[in-house]
Amino acid sequence: MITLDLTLPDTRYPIHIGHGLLDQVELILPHLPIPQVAIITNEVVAPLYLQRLTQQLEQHGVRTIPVVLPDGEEHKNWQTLNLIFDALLAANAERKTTLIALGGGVIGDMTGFAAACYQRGAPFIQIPTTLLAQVDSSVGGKTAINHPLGKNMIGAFYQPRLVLADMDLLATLPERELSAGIAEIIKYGLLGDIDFLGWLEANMDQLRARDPAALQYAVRRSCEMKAEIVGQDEKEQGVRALLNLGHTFGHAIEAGLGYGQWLHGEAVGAGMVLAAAASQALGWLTEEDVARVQALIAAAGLPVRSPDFGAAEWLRHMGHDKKVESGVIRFVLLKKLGQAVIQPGLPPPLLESLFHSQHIDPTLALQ
Ligand SMILES: NC(=O)c1ccc[n+]([C@@H]2O[C@H](COP(=O)([O-])OP(=O)(O)OC[C@H]3O[C@@H](n4cnc5c(N)ncnc54)[C@H](O)[C@@H]3O)[C@@H](O)[C@H]2O)c1
Ligand SMILES: O=C(O)C(=O)C[C@@H](O)[C@H](O)[C@H](O)COP(=O)(O)O
Ligand SMILES: [Zn+2]
Repeated sequence: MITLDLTLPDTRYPIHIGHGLLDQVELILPHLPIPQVAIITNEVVAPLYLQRLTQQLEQHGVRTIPVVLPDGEEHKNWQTLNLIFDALLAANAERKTTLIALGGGVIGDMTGFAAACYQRGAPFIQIPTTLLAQVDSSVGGKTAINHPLGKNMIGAFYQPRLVLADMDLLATLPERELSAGIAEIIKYGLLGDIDFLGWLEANMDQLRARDPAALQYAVRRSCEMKAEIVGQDEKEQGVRALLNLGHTFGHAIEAGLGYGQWLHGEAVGAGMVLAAAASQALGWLTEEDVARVQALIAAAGLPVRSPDFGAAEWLRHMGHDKKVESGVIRFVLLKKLGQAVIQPGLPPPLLESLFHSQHIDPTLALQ
């Protein structure tokens, strides 16, 4: 097991990465203020892993409240969040009852938000079960639900007390979800580590074949980078915004197509191609650089061309980005491969040509 540490001004917590961790309940017990937890999960993950976790906790005298939610991004909303509160109240959960997120990023984001709100703040633990959640969403304390008009628009910064990433749980993950997780891993290489980008190019086949050593290195390097960035800027006042590479475009794709049509990682993958193309238009990247980005994203099994919304619709969706300041969209672009920067605003003709370029798929036009 590898343990990383995320240190913030008000708290610090361990990120354990390894094999067989779901059965090591002794890693969880010291983080529970009272022997009472609510395990928030969904209809897909519950049959796979809920009983194993519940049994072990109960064997150690911990009372467990299971909360099984509907599965999918389309359920990351107020209605589902309320199901968590309904279940907590019905079971008399207390302020010191720990909420454990057992699932992917959707469960993690909703559980964290519920924990931030329940009795004005209950303890919370992340047990990420997707690659995406292990490399990104379980770390750093961004929690949220979606609004039909914009992704993750309602939420809070609220940190977990522990992240337990058991890589064995990835064995049951569908291939499409594995690729979605690789999108966020590629993001780290592009935004800040050119050597890691090279490693990803050399090891993509092993990653997709779930080679344990390759997966463990990718999860570890991603969490190291995320912990370092979040440690410098918990509330996204500066450098943390770089973790949004590909997301201004990607979130527009998710909301524009309807949540759940494209996976978050798929939208981020295509969004990173658009970010690279915009960087080329500014003279920062070469055509070869953009081709390299596109090839790596394609090699991960991700879409490289975005849907055709037309420039006006793109701008409407991107206008709900959380990085917008005084009406100006702040894009995360690439000064060079391995170095992301914030670019406040882009000339309308540049955006217009981007949204009519080869990086848009006209067969994915909305009716
Ligand atoms: N908070 C953050 O910093 C952050 C970072 C990145 C993404 N996100 C959010 O995370 C979400 C995407 O997360 P995701 O990709 O994990 O999607 P997800 O949570 O929807 O999980 C993907 C699918 O895999 C299933 N699943 C989960 N674990 C499984 C397992 N071990 N075996 C088999 N199936 C399993 C889920 O039930 C679901 O159907 C988005 O809502 C995104 O906005 C948040
Ligand atoms: O942790 C961050 O900061 C990120 O931006 C990570 C992203 O991968 C993640 O999708 C995040 O939820 C997007 O942030 P948002 O503030 O645009 O919702
Ligand atoms: Zn993301």
